[in-house]
Amino acid sequence: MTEEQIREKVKAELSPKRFRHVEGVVHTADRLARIHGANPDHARLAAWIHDFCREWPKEKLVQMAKNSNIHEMFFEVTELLHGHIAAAIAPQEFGITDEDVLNASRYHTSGRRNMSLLEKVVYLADALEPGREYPAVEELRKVAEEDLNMALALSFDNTIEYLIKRRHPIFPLTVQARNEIWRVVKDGRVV
Ligand SMILES: Nc1ncnc2c1ncn2[C@@H]1O[C@H](COP(=O)(O)OP(=O)(O)O)[C@@H](O)[C@H]1O
Repeated sequence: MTEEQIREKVKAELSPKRFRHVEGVVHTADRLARIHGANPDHARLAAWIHDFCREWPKEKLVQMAKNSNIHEMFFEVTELLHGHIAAAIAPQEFGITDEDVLNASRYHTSGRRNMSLLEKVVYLADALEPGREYPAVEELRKVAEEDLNMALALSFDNTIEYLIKRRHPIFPLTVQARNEIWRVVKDGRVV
């Protein structure tokens, strides 16, 4: 499928507001990929598909997850399932089979340890696209242009603080990802 065909298919699946968000993520993912040396074509593809299933009913996502070999840990927080289901159906729906692209969709909401460059780009693009509005977002946008790992560490902290304030569960992969990336940032290591 061409990128334009994927765009039209995604557009048909989402509310106008959510589709504008996706367009923002595509734009930001493309830009961050170019700055940091990731593949911009792959970044845009992952960004196009990441929220394809975002408006599906929870019951449908859970049912599909049960049929798709998705680890039951991801059922703990059902808001995390849509990226995994999008990745599971992407080969058939869009002809996308690149594992890195599919993982960027799978982990775009939670993050995980040892994220690839592409996964980091798409995670941050989702958090920082022009339609996002929260107190730290302007500062995070600036940091993301210069230091992807620092932006990721700050973004995990921001999400975790947000979830704690709302008495919401924190997905364990996010805590693991947060602990690891701060170690990387403090050691000055490049991963
Ligand atoms: N790491 C996490 N652990 C648990 N819940 C989370 C986590 N990240 C996000 N959520 C929940 O998922 C919801 C959707 O998050 P959001 O970042 O808007 O995802 P997306 O861009 O994939 O739609 C949030 O409102 C929050 O309730």
